[in-house]
Amino acid sequence: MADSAQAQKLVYLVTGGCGFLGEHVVRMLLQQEPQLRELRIFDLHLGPWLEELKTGPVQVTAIQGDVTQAHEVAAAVAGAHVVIHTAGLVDVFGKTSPETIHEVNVQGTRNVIEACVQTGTRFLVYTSSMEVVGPNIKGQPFYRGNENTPYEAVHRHPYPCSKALAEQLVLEANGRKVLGGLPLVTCALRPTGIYGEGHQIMRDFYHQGLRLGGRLFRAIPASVEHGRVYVGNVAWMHVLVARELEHRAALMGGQVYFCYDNSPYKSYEDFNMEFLGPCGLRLVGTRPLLPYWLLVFLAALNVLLQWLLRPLLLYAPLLNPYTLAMANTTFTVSTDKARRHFGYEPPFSWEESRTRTIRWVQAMEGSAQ
Ligand SMILES: NC(=O)C1=CN([C@@H]2O[C@H](COP(=O)(O)OP(=O)(O)OC[C@H]3O[C@@H](n4cnc5c(N)ncnc54)[C@H](O)[C@@H]3O)[C@@H](O)[C@H]2O)C=CC1
Ligand SMILES: C[C@H](CCCC(C)(C)O)[C@H]1CC[C@H]2[C@@H]3[C@H](O)CC4=CC(=O)CC[C@]4(C)[C@H]3CC[C@]12C
Repeated sequence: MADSAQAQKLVYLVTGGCGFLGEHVVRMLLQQEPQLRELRIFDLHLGPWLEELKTGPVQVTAIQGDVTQAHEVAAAVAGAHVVIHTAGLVDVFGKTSPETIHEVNVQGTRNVIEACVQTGTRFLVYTSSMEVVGPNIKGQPFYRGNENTPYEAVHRHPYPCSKALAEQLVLEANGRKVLGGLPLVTCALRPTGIYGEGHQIMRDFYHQGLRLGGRLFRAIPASVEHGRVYVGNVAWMHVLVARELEHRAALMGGQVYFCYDNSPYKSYEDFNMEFLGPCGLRLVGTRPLLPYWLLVFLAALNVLLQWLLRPLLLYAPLLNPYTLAMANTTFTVSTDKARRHFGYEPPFSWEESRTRTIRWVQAMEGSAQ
C-alpha cells in the first residue's frame, strides 16, 4: 500500500474504535498513516472525543452501530480498503451472559468477514488475544513462549472460548474471494494483557487502593510472571500490519502474531505497582497475605453471591475462580515473529510507556480530588 499513486486514497474502518485499544489505534492511524483519506470509526458507543478529530485533514466518520447486526456492519465496511476489527466484549467478571459474549465476539466477527467478502474489502486485521492460547484450565505455565510453542490450549470460560473461535474464523477466511474476485488477506494479533492510558482494570485497582487507605494487599506470589504490553505499541502493530498486508500477503496472510514489547515480566500485582506506586499506593506484603485455599474459597463465594444477587444487582468483583487462575499462572511471551515478518519495533520504550501510564493515573488522581 506504499504506492504513491495511492497517497491519501485509503479508507480504513476501525470497529470498536472508541474502546481502550480502539481509541489508541484511531489516534495512531491519524498520526502515522499518510495514505489515509477517510477513517471510519464504528462502535456501539461513540465517544465525545471524536469531535476534535473531525477538524483534521482526514475525513473522520463516526458510525454508531452493532457488530451483531450484519446489515450495519456491511454498510460500514462498504468501500473500505482495510478493516481493523478490535470490537469485542472483554468480560471475565461475569457481567454479561456467555451467549452475549459469543454473539458479539464470534457472530460479530463472522459479520465483519462476510461484509468484507460481500463488499470487496481485501484486508482484515483482527485483534485476537493471548487468551486464545492460555492460560489453560489446568493452569499450566507458558514461559517465554512464541507462536510455535506447544501448549495445551483448552478453555471453558466464555471469553477465551469466543476469542479462539473468532480467531479461527478470521484465519480460515484468508484467501476467500471477495467481490471482484481478489483474495481476502487476514491476520490475527494476540496482545498479552494490555496496559496504558484508559485501562479500566488499572483504574479499578487504583480506586480500590484509595478506598483501602492507599494500600493494596498482595494476593499472588511475586514469582508468577505475566507478559504485559503497552497500548501504544499494540496500536502501532495494528497500523503496521494494516499497511504491510498487501505487499506481504503471501507471508502474513492467515498468520497469528503475539503483540509484545519490552515491558518487564512481573506478577500482575507487581507490574501494576510500577504505575500505582509512584501515585502513592503501597502493595502490602512480600508474600500473599491469604493462603491460596482461602482465595479459592472466596472466589467461589463470589460466584455464589453473583448468582444469588443477580435478580437485585450486578455483583462482579475482580476476584473469581477464572481471574484467580489467570493471575496465578505464569504466561510470558518471547518472540520476534512480528519483527521478522513486517519489521515491527515497539515505538514506545518501557520507560516511556511507564511514564505515560503514570501521568495518566496521576491525572485521574487530580480529577478525583
Ligand atoms: N484489554 C486487554 O488486555 C486485551 C484486549 N484484547 C482484545 O482487544 C480488543 C479491544 O479490547 P479493549 O479495548 O480492552 O476493550 P474495550 O471494552 O475498551 O473496547 C471494546 C470496544 O468494542 C465496542 N463494542 C462492544 N460490543 C460491541 C458491539 N456489539 N458492536 C460494536 N462495538 C462494540 C465497545 O463499545 C468498546 O468501545 C478486544 O477484541 C479484546 O478481546 C486482547 C488482548 C488483551
Ligand atoms: C483481574 C485479574 C487480576 C485480579 C487478581 C486478584 C483478584 C487476585 O487480585 C487479572 C489477572 C490477569 C488479567 C487478564 C490477562 O491480563 C489477560 C487478558 C487478556 C484479554 O484478552 C482480556 C483481559 C485479560 C483477560 C486480563 C483480565 C484481568 C486479569 C484476569
